[in-house]
Amino acid sequence: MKIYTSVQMREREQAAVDAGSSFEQLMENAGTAAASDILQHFPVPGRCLVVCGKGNNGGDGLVIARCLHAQGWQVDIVFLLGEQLTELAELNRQRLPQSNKLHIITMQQVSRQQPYELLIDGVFGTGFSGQLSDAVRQCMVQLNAMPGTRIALDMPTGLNCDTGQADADTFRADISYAFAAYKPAHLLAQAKPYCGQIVCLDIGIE
Ligand SMILES: NC(=O)C1=CN([C@@H]2O[C@H](COP(=O)(O)OP(=O)(O)OC[C@H]3O[C@@H](n4cnc5c(N)ncnc54)[C@H](O)[C@@H]3O)[C@@H](O)[C@H]2O)[C@@H](O)CC1
Ligand SMILES: [K+]
Repeated sequence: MKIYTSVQMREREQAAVDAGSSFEQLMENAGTAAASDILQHFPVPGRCLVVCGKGNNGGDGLVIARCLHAQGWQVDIVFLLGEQLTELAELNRQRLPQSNKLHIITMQQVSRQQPYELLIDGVFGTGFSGQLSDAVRQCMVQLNAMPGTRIALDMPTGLNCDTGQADADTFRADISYAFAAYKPAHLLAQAKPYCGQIVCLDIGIE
């Protein structure tokens, strides 16, 4: 079992790029690996909400949004922290299709939608430290109260991947996809209620 801290993840990511991969490819690998596992468990297209932050965790979410849409899912996307994204996340935003089955909405609009089968958290991953802002905390409270299967990308938002320190309103995932390796927090007893089932996915990083 591989366990990498956030710093080790960045080092391993750089090593994969030095060996011939690219940051873009690693994000694509992460998103498509998660989407493929999701589609195995949920083969019938339904409705999915993807909540993205500004970082690469959100970029993974955007790859998944594209993959699920391509398989017939109705996808709603929220940019919780505004639309000034990292370069890679922006690239994947531009790859989203124009479609009446894919909408950019706000969290205020979410409550007015029909229920979602899947709620995907791409707000913060290994880049998170410190405290949740009020806006993110409110969003997590809302998501945690909604019906549907909750899926965390890499880490549930609110959980520090290195220390396991968790905000009381951390996203409560049913499934967490750990990209490339488990992070220290995935293995701590205190983090269990937030991570749900943890699935480690190969994304082309040693
Ligand atoms: N490192 C790797 O090898 C890979 C990373 N990927 C994804 O990228 C994620 C990491 O992406 P990023 O480094 O862009 O970071 P995140 O997307 O986790 O977070 C975004 C940014 O939020 C800011 N932030 C941190 N704490 C905050 C707080 N308390 N309040 C407000 N803002 C805060 C930081 O500036 C951080 O860069 C991983 O979890 C994973 O999902 C994958 O796409 C592919 C491979
Ligand atoms: K997340």
